[in-house]
Amino acid sequence: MTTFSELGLSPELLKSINNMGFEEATPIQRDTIPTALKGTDLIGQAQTGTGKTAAFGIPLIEKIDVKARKIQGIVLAPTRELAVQVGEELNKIGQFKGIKTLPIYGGQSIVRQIKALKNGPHIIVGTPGRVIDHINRKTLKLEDVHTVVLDEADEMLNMGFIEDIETILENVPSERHTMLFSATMPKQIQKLAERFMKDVLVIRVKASEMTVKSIEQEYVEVKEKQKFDALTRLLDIQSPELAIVFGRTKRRVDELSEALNKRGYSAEGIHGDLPQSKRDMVLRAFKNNTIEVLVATDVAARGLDISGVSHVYNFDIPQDPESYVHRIGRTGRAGKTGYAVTFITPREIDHLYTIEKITKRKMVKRSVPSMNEAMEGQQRMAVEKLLSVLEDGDVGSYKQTAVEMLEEHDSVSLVSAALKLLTKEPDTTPIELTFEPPLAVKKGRRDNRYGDRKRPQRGGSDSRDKRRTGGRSDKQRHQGGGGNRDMSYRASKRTREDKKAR
Ligand SMILES: Nc1ncnc2c1ncn2[C@@H]1O[C@H](COP(=O)(O)OP(=O)(O)OP(=O)(O)O)[C@@H](O)[C@H]1O
Ligand SMILES: [Mg+2]
Repeated sequence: MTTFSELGLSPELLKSINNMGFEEATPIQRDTIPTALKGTDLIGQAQTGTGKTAAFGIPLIEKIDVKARKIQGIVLAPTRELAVQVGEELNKIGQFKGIKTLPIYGGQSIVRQIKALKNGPHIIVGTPGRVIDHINRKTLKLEDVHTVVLDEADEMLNMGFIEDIETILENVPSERHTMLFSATMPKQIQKLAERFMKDVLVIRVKASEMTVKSIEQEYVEVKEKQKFDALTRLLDIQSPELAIVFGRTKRRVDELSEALNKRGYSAEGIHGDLPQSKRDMVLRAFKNNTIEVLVATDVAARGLDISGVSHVYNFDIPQDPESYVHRIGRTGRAGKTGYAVTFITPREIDHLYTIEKITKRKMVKRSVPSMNEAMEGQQRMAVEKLLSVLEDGDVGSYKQTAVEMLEEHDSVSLVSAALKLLTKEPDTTPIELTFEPPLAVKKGRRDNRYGDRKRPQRGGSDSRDKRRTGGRSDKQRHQGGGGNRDMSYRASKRTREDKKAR
C-alpha cells in the first residue's frame, strides 16, 4: 500500500486528495506520479477505472506555477463529455493550490469560452477540434505550456485524430513534458506515439487480463431479430441499478431508446448527432438516476466515470477489442463489481474470439433468456420491493386493514395478490428495428486494426451523416464553431466509418 504522502506531494495537494476521499494511491498512480514529477515523458497504461486521471492530474497540477496566470498545461480528450469530466477532476485536485482548469469543447458557445480563456486558467482540457478553432482565432496561446497530456491516447493518435494532434503540438514549445494515458495501447499506436516524445518510459500496470477481474463477462448468441426481446428480458431479470446499452450506429441508438421507452423502461440515447444541450441533459439525467438506461454509441465508451453503472449491454458487438475493453469498463470502476454481456449474431463468433484473445479473458456463454425467466426476475423485484417496505417498518397504519383482510382470505393468497400487483409483467409490445448487418469478417483484420476498415453500406441516416460531414477540407474543418465534430475521427476511411457510427 502506498499513501499519497509517500509520493512527495505538496500539502495543498495532499489536502485536496484527502478531501476527494482517496486513501491510498492506485498502482498506476504509485508508479507514474514520482516519474512524472521529474518531467519524464511517459505512456501510462492501466485497466479502466483505476485512476489514470489523477495519475496524470496530480503531477500536472504540482508542476503549475499558480502565480503565473498563463496556460501551462493542456490535456486533450476525444469527447466533450470526457473533457468536462477530466476538467472537473483537475479542478478538485487543484482546489487548495488555487489552480484553475477550463474545459473547452465543441458545441458550447465559443464567445463564452473566449471570455473564460481571458480569465487566465492554468490548464485547459479540450477536444482537438475546438482547441484548433481557438488556436486559429488566436484566442488560445500555448507558448507557455510545459506539460501536454493525451488522455485516451490510442484513440487520440489513431488515423482520424492524428493530424489535429500534430497541429496542436506544433503550437506547444518543443521542450515540453508529454504524457499519454489509456487502458489500451496497441503496438502500432505506441510506435507512432513515441515520435511525439523524448526518451519515453512505458509504465504498464501488469495484469493478466486487459479488463478488470471484477467485471463478470458473458455473451449471448442470438439472431438479429431476437436481440431486442433478449435485451428487455435480461433487463427484467437483472434489474440493473444503472445500465448502458451500446449500439453500433446513431440510428441504432435512436431506435433502441425509443423501443425501450415503448416497453416501459426509462431510457435516453446519446450520440454525436445530438445537440450538445441534449447530450448534457441526457448525461445529467443518467447521473441523477432519473433515467435508468443510457443507450449510446462508442461516444460514451471512453473514460466516462459514472458511479452506479452496474450493467453494460453490448447490443451490437463492438468493432474491435479495444472498443470492447473501454465499453465494458464503464462498469466495475474503482474496485466495484460490474457485469457486461455482449450479443453476437451467429456469424459474428470470430469477432468474439478475437476479443477474447486480445483481452486474455473468456466470456461465459449465457442462453437467450426465456419469457419465464423474465417473469421470475420481475417477481423477484416485487418481492424485494415488498421486503424493503417491511424493513422500513412504516406500515402501522395498514395493519388494521390487513388483519380484517386476513379474517376473510388466507395469507398465501393475499401475499400472492400483493405480489401480482407489484410485478411489472414483461412487456411484449412489438418492436421493429432496422436490420443491422453482422460485423464483417476481414482477412488480416488484426494487422490492420487502424487502417481501412470498410463495413457494408447501410441506408438511412448513417449514409446521410457521411455526406454531410465526411470529406470536409482542413480549412473548413478548422473554421468556426465546430458543431459535433470533436468526437469524430477524420482523414481516413476509419474517419468516415466511425463518424457514421458515432
Ligand atoms: N486513489 C484513489 N482512491 C480511490 N478512488 C480513486 C483513486 N483514484 C481515482 N479514484 C476514483 O476512481 C474512479 C475512476 O478513476 P478514473 O476515471 O481516473 O479511471 P481511469 O483509469 O481513467 O479509467 P478509464 O480507462 O475508463 O478512463 C474515479 O471515480 C476516481 O475518482
Ligand atoms: Mg480515464
